[in-house]
Amino acid sequence: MIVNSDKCREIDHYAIKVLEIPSILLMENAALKVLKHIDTVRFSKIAICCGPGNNGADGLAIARHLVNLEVDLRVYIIGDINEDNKDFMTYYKILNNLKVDIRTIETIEDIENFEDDISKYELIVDAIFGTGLERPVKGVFEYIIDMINHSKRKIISVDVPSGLNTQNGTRIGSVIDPDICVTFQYRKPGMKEENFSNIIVEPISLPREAIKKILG
Ligand SMILES: NC(=O)C1=CN([C@@H]2O[C@H](COP(=O)(O)OP(=O)(O)OC[C@H]3O[C@@H](n4cnc5c(N)ncnc54)[C@H](O)[C@@H]3O)[C@@H](O)[C@H]2O)[C@@H](O)CC1
Ligand SMILES: [K+]
Repeated sequence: MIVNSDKCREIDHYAIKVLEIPSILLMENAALKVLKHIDTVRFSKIAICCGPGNNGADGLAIARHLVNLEVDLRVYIIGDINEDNKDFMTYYKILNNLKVDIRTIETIEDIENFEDDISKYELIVDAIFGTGLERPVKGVFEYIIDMINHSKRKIISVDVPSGLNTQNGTRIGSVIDPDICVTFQYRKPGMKEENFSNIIVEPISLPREAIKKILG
């Protein structure tokens, strides 16, 4: 089953608003399903790159679990922190309280350090964009995505390889080329079976009731 980003949003919305499932509960499920595919014995130096939305919040949720493991962890937040995103802010506060190494990437010099810095990590978690990407990435996001792709690090994408347009499956501009992508609940456009063997579909407890209601 392939579900585009408009339908994903409608299903999320129905589950959260009508069935009253707290979105942070879905995020915790999402984080644990990505962690299932991270071997922290093999990869003990991990950098998580978070965008400004719920995909980024998933990345922060993953960080919250990794803090309890023997992992050299750094979190990068790219773009302005949106204080209105309550789930993002919940995780952001927890990670600050736990004194996690969090760096924000806003200016050109932040980007210069980034390329050097990520070469020290073994695994990059791509939580920059998910199904909310609305236009080809530009500026800081484009630089960061290109640097991650050129970093020769192992890359795992959260839900969507950042930069892929999951409304129509197009790959215009820079797109993360991950070793694996753990996508939530169903494949999205641009993730067809035949050309993406590195996609792993993991349910995150979105109820069948919500999926049936929206997809019929
Ligand atoms: N809603 C929910 O309850 C859940 C959402 N989930 C996560 O939420 C993701 C979708 O989150 P969002 O809808 O917040 O969007 P994203 O986190 O994919 O994108 C972040 C924000 O970036 C901005 N943006 C879009 N295109 C851009 C561009 N080209 N350059 C710069 N900024 C751009 C938009 O304002 C967008 O809201 C899913 O992919 C999944 O990872 C999961 O946690 C499952 C539960
Ligand atoms: K992503």
